[in-house]
Amino acid sequence: MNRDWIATARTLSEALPYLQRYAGAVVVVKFGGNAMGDDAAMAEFARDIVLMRQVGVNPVVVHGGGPMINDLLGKLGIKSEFVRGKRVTDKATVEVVEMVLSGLVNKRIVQAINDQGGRAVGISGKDDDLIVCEPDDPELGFVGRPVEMNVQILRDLFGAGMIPVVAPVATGRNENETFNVNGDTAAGALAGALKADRLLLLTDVSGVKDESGSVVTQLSPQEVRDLTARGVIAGGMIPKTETALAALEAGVRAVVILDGRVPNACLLELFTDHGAGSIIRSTEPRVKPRGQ
Ligand SMILES: Nc1ncnc2c1ncn2[C@@H]1O[C@H](COP(=O)(O)OP(=O)(O)O)[C@@H](O)[C@H]1O
Ligand SMILES: CC(=O)N[C@@H](CCC(=O)OP(=O)(O)O)C(=O)O
Repeated sequence: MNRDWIATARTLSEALPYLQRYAGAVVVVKFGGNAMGDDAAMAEFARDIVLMRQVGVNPVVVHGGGPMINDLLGKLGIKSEFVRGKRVTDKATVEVVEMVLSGLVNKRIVQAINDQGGRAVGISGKDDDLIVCEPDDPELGFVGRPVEMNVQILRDLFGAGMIPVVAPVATGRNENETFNVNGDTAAGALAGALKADRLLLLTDVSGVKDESGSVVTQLSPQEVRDLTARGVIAGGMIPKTETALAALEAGVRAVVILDGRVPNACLLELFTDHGAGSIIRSTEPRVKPRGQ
């Protein structure tokens, strides 16, 4: 008998307890711009999401698209800078952000999922007032801090067998306001409002690294705070870990930061003994060994 077939059958068999555990679960997946890669990688990600839905998980994809925003801003000659991992966003920038995120990036993911046989629907935080924001910090301009989440639209989409794909662009309390929301922040806010079973933050590193550059496979909120205070967690990792702590506080069971460029990263994390990346959680007992 071919060894590969035997290994495949064993992997499927090993997945049973996880398939049972996650049936009906809500899993919010943040797909970062740096994790997206080429069309083949996008198709592979889409396939994982469709498989999740097929086995009874309710996935919500919240995407980023920072590098794609940078490209268009560059072509338009608009300068852009980041403060603590968030883009300083003036009026011209927020228009480009909405165009790129709600348009190009959102529809690329929707199409990729549908091409794999899923039923994806692309929305932004503006649709049905899904994410209502207040200004995050005057220094950042039109960057939003989510203050109200109306997640019924997501539940309606789950009920209809659809996969929501959410662009992190939000509305405000006043008429005609548009806010740029960091993708991790948006994903965390939605995961918290849904009390999701898992929040997976897909990025371009294999997890949260310590001073020596090794990935820390399990972290408590206090360990995250210590690494941040020591400056080991920096740049784009700051919104991710801040999001993770806020999401746990809001009732998400666990947050995993993992490398979206690894083939089948989501499946590896959810449905195998192996796990992937760095898991951050408060008190939940360890349910499976975590290797690298
Ligand atoms: N302690 C750390 N561990 C891992 N990555 C870190 C750490 N501190 C800073 N980073 C940086 O954070 C980046 C991930 O954030 P970001 O580029 O915003 O990702 P994404 O576009 O996927 O949201 C990594 O590529 C890495 O350069
Ligand atoms: C406020 C803020 O920084 N918004 C982000 C939104 C996109 C994003 O989060 O993209 P990644 O996940 O690919 O980094 C931005 O303007 O780049």
